[in-house]
Amino acid sequence: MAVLGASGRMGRTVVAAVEAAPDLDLVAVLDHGDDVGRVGATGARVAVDFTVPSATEANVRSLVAQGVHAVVGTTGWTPESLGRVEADLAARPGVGVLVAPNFALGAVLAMTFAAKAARWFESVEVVELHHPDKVDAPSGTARHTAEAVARARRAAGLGAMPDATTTALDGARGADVDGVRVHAVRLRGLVAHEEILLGNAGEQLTIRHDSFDRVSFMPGVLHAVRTVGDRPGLTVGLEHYLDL
Ligand SMILES: NC(=O)C1=CN([C@@H]2O[C@H](COP(=O)(O)OP(=O)(O)OC[C@H]3O[C@@H](n4cnc5c(N)ncnc54)[C@H](O)[C@@H]3O)[C@@H](O)[C@H]2O)C=CC1
Ligand SMILES: O=C(O)C1=N[C@H](C(=O)O)C[C@H](O)C1
Repeated sequence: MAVLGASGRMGRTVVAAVEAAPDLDLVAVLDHGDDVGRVGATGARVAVDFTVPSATEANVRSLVAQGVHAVVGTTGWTPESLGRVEADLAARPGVGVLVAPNFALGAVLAMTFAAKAARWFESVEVVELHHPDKVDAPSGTARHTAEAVARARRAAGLGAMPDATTTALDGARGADVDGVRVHAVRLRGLVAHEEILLGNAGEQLTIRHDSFDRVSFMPGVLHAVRTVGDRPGLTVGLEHYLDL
């Protein structure tokens, strides 16, 4: 297998996890400036991409063109960029691509629980908290969470959430993701954390997940590496690989 973004925080952790896995063979490590077009020639069947939002789509499309399965943790995907990968995959029927905003099993469960709970609460807001070296906000996980909450609310026939705000400083109410407010905190010392706050009159449910160390993402990454070849086409979200 191959790792793209191998010099980065996640890439280094993935390289160590793959080297420690007796059933996986690391044949290529690439970072900025290396030619992704050579991955197939190294014999890699699967490539993991933890790079940057501006590079990941081109990387994945090149991998698909080479017939290499892709496990993608990089954030910044849009419906349009996912659509282009899906179109490429139509011409490569055996190839699998997983784009997952979070590989930590607890984070995936937290998102799933939040979506399940969402229809029973009048208000839902998402707070994500990360290290200050993160380049994108809100996090891919928070966007994915908010979208799942919004889908669940729509399916239950719920309308807009109560919010009497008429005067606010720019940003004070966070970003609007599909009608769900998402707040991003950047703080030295943090790794990756998320809270989903669900409120009703007289009660609150808080669902919180903390990644204290990047090793938390590795069981999900390795599970995806081992199974992406059995799941052709595009999958968005690790929850689909966990039968959640
Ligand atoms: N899905 C998940 O579970 C997780 C996702 N992430 C996401 O993964 C991405 C990377 O995060 P970090 O490792 O913290 O960032 P980082 O900045 O430490 O690493 C990114 C690496 O990609 C390299 N790079 C840039 N352009 C490249 C290209 N065209 N080809 C190959 N390598 C290239 C950089 O030189 C750098 O070494 C971010 O989008 C982050 O949000 C981070 C943690 C968990
Ligand atoms: O940049 C990070 O660190 C993380 N990025 C992902 C995201 O944007 O959701 C996953 C995790 O939160 C860590």
